[in-house]
Amino acid sequence: MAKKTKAPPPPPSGDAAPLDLVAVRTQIDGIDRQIQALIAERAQFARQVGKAKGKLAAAVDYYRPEREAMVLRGVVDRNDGPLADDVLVRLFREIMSACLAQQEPLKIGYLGPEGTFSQQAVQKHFGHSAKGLPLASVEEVFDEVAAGHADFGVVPVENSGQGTIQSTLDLFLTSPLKICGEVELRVHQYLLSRTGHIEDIERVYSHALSLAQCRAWLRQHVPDAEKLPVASNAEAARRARNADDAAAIAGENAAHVYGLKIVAGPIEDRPDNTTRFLVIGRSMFPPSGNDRTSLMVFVRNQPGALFRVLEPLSRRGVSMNRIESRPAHTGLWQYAFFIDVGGHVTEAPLSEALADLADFAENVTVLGSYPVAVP
Ligand SMILES: O=C(O)C(=O)C[C@]1(C(=O)O)C=C[C@@H](O)C=C1
Repeated sequence: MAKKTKAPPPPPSGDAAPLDLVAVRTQIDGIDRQIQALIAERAQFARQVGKAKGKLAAAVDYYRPEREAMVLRGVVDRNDGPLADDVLVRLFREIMSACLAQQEPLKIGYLGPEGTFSQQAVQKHFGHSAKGLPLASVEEVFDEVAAGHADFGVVPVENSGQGTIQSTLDLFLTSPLKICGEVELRVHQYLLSRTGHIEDIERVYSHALSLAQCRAWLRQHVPDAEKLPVASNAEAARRARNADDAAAIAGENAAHVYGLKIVAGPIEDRPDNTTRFLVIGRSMFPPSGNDRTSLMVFVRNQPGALFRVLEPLSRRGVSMNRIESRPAHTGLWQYAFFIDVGGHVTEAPLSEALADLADFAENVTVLGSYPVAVP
């Protein structure tokens, strides 16, 4: 696709000439008026699309993740700068979020309390017009979505440095829910405390995964402090708020939410630290043109079983991103394979590979086909 071929527009004034601030601001005011009028017009059209979908039961019925992914990819393809792709994507997500909320805001369950990275993932994917529903555990997120109290849930599944979050994967073994999307979030960790002084710190609270992401930093800077895992980073911040000798590792957000000072940060050992979240819902959506499918495959415990699962995928030219085996809880030494592949379940070659796979596997569950994360 042709991209980034146009030269960026020239700046409003040369380096040497003094900037006519009043004139430039007049230009900006004019552009803002146009942007505002266009956003209003867009919102009217989105409302029309909503009406065309008929009198539906709830906000969730108006939501079209595949269409949103296409819109955002278009934004990235058209971007000639000077703003970065992820900045423009954020702005357009907010516009769509607001357009959708005209019907009724989506309710999104996440591992709370407020200030967690899960909340950041919700806001990144659904925008600020969606209503976040902080819940006590990832299991509760599954339960509330299944019960229809939340439209979707956002749950962490994988960290670039720590690998799979197996407790999340295991919930799919018994859940009827579907994966409707994925969110990748750069995770920056901060050491937060009430006093802001590192020498006061005798205990550091955080989620076990966050403690692991900062292990080397902690060893170097607070070697004698006790490291205490708790249910979430926000819970850690809540505890740090109550004692001068305690600190929390959490996102920068949590400092504002819980009134803590930043002692140090970012302190994650790997600068590319990224967590992948899944969006879970009650139904599947059509293809977006660049999709991923998550499968859960049960096979009899026999020689060559894994090879026979992967062979049809390879033969049909389906790309595989990830495979993970977990105890299936169906019998001793029985395993389920969690496999992420490229493509949508309704489209070839994946649909053909799955037909082949069904001949051999005891059970193949399509956990979901969903748009590949947009930055
Ligand atoms: O295209 C649609 O189906 C719409 O409802 C419009 C729109 C948008 O603002 O672009 C809004 C919400 C949907 O999730 C997808 C797209």
